[in-house]
Order: sequence, then structure tokens, then C-alpha cells
Amino acid sequence: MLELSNIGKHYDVAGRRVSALSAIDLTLERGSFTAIVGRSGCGKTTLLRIMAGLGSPDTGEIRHDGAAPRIGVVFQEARLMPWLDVSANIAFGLRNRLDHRSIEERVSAILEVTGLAGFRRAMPLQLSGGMAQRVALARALVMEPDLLLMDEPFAALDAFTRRSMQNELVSLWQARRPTIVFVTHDVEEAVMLGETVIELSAGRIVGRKAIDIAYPRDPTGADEALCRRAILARLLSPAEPD
Ligand SMILES: Nc1ncnc2c1ncn2[C@@H]1O[C@H](COP(=O)(O)OP(=O)(O)OP(=O)(O)O)[C@@H](O)[C@H]1O
Repeated sequence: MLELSNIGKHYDVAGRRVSALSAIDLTLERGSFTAIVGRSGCGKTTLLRIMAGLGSPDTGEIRHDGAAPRIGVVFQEARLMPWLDVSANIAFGLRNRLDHRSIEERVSAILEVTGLAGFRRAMPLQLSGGMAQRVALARALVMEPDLLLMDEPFAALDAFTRRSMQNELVSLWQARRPTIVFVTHDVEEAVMLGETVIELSAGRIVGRKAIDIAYPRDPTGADEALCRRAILARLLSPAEPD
């Protein structure tokens, strides 16, 4: 669906040239789930922003097959509009695109799928962090994106909520099959979610690992532990880029 070739990006910070991404080659198959993992500052957000069209690369090219994909983005913070209730937050992007009745139908369906049906009239300030993030996910999904870009969306959640959101995301993906790119600094999370894990270090891809483990995955499982170990070994002592 999307092919990035030789993507490079630098920033000028106080007269110093900071390289954020170098020679990134990445192909996203339609319907795939890709996790990108790396330590803070390795360029994950910069890469996601370029995929989303929110930033442009200095070098390289992005190609897509057929029509430009509809892109949805979920950030680390829910970024809800505090003066609108849950259902109006989710419906916001559909205004002026669909008639009232179609919007109602789509929003109701998404509220069910994301377990928010009982919260449609709640205001954002009344929601827990996990619930707010669920609304942010619903708001992206209601637009029926071909490509869902997620930038550490569960990083601020407690471990229990994070685990259930991970499982729900996998179920949603299996049911609807959007193409997902999920950025995280948490190797365990990357192995729980991705069909493929892309290892990013200092702006370069230093490894790509196919995770051949059936969903739902088990963080205490032996295969999962082996995958984590292999990824961590690469990230802690980056070898030559692949
Ligand atoms: N707008 C900007 N101006 C200047 N430098 C930037 C800007 N955005 C990012 N950088 C620099 O580019 C590099 C990559 O940053 P990026 O935010 O993409 O990393 P990250 O892996 O997403 O980090 P984190 O996990 O902490 O969000 C870092 O050195 C960062 O300081």
C-alpha cells in the first residue's frame, strides 16, 4: 500500500545539524500490522509524521498503490475536545461529509466496537485515561482509514489498561483489517502487536523481525521472550544497518 524509499530528514537545532532519519526503506503491505520500536529520540515520531503527510522528508520518496490512502492518526494523548461529549468527539470529522442519520449509524457502530456504548454522553473530563484513549481510537476508526498511524498511544496508561487495549486493538485489526503502523519504545508491546517489528536506532533501521506467533500473544510466553531478546540485543548494540 505504501512504499518509502531512502527517506532522510534532518533538523537544524541551534546551528547544529541533527540527523533524525537516514536511508529509511520500508514497504507496508495492505492490511499489515507493523510495529516500530526504538529508544527515545531515535526518529519514530518523525517517521510517522512523514507517513502521515504532516512533515516532508529531505530525501527519498513515498509511493502508494492506487488512490492516496485515507490516513487516521492516534497520538499519545487523546486530544479530545473537552466541550463535546464522547459521541460528538467521535462524529466531529464526519460533519459536512455525511448526513445526520449516516453519522449516527457510523458512530453507534464504532461505540459498540470500542466498548464505549455506555459512555456516549460522557464528557472527556469524566473519562479515565484508558477510556479517553479508546475515544481517540474510535474517532480515528470512524473515518474508516486505510492506514492507521499510532504514536505510542498506550504509553501513558497503567499496565492493566495497556494490556487490555493491546488485545482490543488486535481484535479490531483482525475484524476490520486496516493497515496499522504502531510506534512504541516498549519492546514487549512491539512483540505483542506487530506482525513485523522494525527496529529503529539513531534514525536508521537496524533490524526487521517477522513475529511468527499467533494472536492473542502472551507476554510471558517463551517464543515472545525469544523475540524480545533478539530485538533488544540489536537495539542495545546496533549492528550495521540491514
Ligand atoms: N521539530 C524539531 N526540531 C528540532 N529537532 C527535532 C524536532 N523534532 C525532532 N527533533 C529531533 O530529531 C530526533 C528524532 O526525534 P523524534 O521525536 O522523531 O524521536 P522519537 O523516537 O519519536 O522520540 P520519543 O520517543 O522521545 O518521542 C531527536 O534528536 C529530536 O531531538
